[in-house]
Amino acid sequence: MIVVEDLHKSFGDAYVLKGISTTFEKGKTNLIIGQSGSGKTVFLKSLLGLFIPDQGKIIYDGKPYFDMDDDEKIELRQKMGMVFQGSALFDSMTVEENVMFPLKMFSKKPMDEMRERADFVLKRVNLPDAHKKYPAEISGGMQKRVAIARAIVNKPKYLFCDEPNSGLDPNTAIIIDNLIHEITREYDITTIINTHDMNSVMEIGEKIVFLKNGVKEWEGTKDEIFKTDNEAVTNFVYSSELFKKVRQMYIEEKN
Ligand SMILES: Nc1ncnc2c1ncn2[C@@H]1O[C@H](COP(=O)(O)OP(=O)(O)OP(=O)(O)O)[C@@H](O)[C@H]1O
Repeated sequence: MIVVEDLHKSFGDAYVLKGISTTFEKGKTNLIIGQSGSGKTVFLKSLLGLFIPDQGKIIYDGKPYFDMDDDEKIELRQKMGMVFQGSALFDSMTVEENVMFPLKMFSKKPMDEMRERADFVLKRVNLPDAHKKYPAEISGGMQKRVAIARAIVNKPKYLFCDEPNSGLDPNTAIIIDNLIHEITREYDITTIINTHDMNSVMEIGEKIVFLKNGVKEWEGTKDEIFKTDNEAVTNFVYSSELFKKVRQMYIEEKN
């Protein structure tokens, strides 16, 4: 679980995060949504320890980041998995080498154990036969699966995903969303996903945090987002005619 208390972050005169407080529970897919420039990436990078907040607390399973010594911060970093936008695989490495990379960086396990673990996670993301292929030889959806396998190979407690569906067709995007959701539950991970994809919100939004101009404007579940009267949320989420109709039908069905 990650608890955020009154988080502030500025860059010079640009006041980006203006006192965000929220909780991300483990075993759940937590989504951060909001317009371009609302502060989602700065928030995610702050949770990853890549930006140091000016004020506020981030508490990882009971331990505030600022109370950790250097060794504890290194240990925390090793418990974090990351799926970057566009997969960010190493082109010159095979799929198996990509997945083994964090193990080689952070563990002193013998080679055959590392291979075994890479094999296990590749099977878990339904890629049993791609070990010796290079990223350029597989599809975008498969690359995303490799990125997920690499992110979970070190058994992370926290999984951060930045726009995991960018560049994928809608069907593949839903498969990837569901894979992240299943893995989150199965391994009891605290997963936080930065997304623009409204399908993801409706499919896997167990907790949704809506940012507007660096402030948490709204938070709730995918069911609550259908019912909310918050105008900023409805204008953002239901900007298309299709989503407006879906919302109307949902409300009528529930009444
Ligand atoms: N390193 C930085 N230095 C200065 N300003 C920054 C830095 N990173 C982000 N910002 C500013 O913070 C604001 C929020 O940016 P951020 O990237 O978090 O938005 P976002 O919600 O993730 O947008 P998008 O959906 O387009 O990725 C922007 O005005 C941006 O210019």
